[in-house]
Amino acid sequence: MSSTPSWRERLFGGLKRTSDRLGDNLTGLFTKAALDDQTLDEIEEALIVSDLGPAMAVRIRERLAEGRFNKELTEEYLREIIAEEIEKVLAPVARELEIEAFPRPQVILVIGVNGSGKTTTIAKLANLFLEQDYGVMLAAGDTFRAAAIGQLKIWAERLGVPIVSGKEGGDAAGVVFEAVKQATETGIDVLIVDTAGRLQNKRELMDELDKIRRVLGRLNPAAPHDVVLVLDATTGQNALSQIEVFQDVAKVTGLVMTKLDGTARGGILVAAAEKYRLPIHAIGVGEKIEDLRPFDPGDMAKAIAGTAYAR
Ligand SMILES: Nc1nc2c(ncn2[C@@H]2O[C@H](COP(=O)(O)OP(=O)(O)OP(=O)(O)O)[C@@H](O)[C@H]2O)c(=O)[nH]1
Repeated sequence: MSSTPSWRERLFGGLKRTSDRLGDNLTGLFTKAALDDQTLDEIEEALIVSDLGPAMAVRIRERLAEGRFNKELTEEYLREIIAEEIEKVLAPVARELEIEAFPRPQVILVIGVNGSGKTTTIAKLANLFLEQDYGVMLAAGDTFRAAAIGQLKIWAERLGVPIVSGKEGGDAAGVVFEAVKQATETGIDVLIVDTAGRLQNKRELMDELDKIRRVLGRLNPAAPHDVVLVLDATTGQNALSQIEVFQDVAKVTGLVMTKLDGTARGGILVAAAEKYRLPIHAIGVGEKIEDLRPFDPGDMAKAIAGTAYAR
C-alpha cells in the first residue's frame, strides 16, 4: 500500500493549524449554561481574530442567536455551523481553471509579490494541465531577477515542458511576444506567464503589465485569458490588501492561495472570498508539485472549521 497521503489528507493536515487556532480562540465559549449575549459577543470576536472576516462572524452569531439562544452550546454544533457558513461563501467562488480558449493557446498571466509562491504555483499548475494531457509552455516574464528566470527553467526541465526566457533586465513584453508566437506555431494548449512582482513601484508594475497586455492583444485579442493573482496565506490580512493593489494594476480574474499548510491564518481564504468574490482556482498546501489542487468547498470548509468529520 502506498504511504503517500491523499489530497484530502494533505488538505485536512495542512489546515490543522488554522482549525486548531480557531478552537483555541473559541475555548471556554461552549456553554453548559444558556447561551447569552455576552457569549455571542465573545464568539463573534473569536471568529474575527481567526481571520474569517467580520461579515462571516456576524452571520454565524445570528445563526446561533436564532437556533441556540438560551440553550446549551456544544463545540461540535458550533464547528458545524461555522463549516456550513464557510461552505456557503466558498461554493460560488471555487472554480477550476479550465482550458477552453479557441484559438489556442490559452494564455494565463500569473501575478503576485515576490515570495508569494508564484514560481512554484506556475510549476504546480503546469503539472495539473499536463495530467490532463494539455500541451504546456512557460514564459519567464519576470526579467528583473536572474534567480526567477533560473528557477522557472529548472521547473520547466523537471516537468519536461518548453520555456521561453530572456536575459536578466530584458524586455518582459518581448519574452511574452516570442512565447505566444512559439506556442501558437507549435500547437501549445496553455501558456503560463510568470511576471515581476515588484509592488514597491506600482506605476512601473502597471506599465509593465499594460505593455505585456498590449503585446499579447496584438497576437491574440482574447489574451490574456486569465490573470491569476497568487497570494501567500501566511501574510494574513496583508493578503487582502494585495488583492486591492493588484486589482488596481491589472484586471485580476482569479486567485490562487498558497502556503495554507504553513499558517494558522487560513481563515483569510474565507475573508478574501467573501469580500472580493473572485474565483479561487486552487490552493497550495505544501511544497511538492502535487500539493496544489482545485478544492471542494465542503471539504475546505470542514478543514478550516475542524469539524469532527475533518479530524
Ligand atoms: N509550505 C508551503 N510552501 C510553499 C507553498 N507554495 C510555495 N511554497 C514555498 O514558498 C517559497 C517561495 O516560493 P516561490 O515559488 O519561489 O515564490 P515566488 O513568489 O516565485 O518567489 P520569488 O521567486 O522570490 O519571486 C518556496 O520555498 C516554495 O517551496 C505551499 O503551498 N506550501
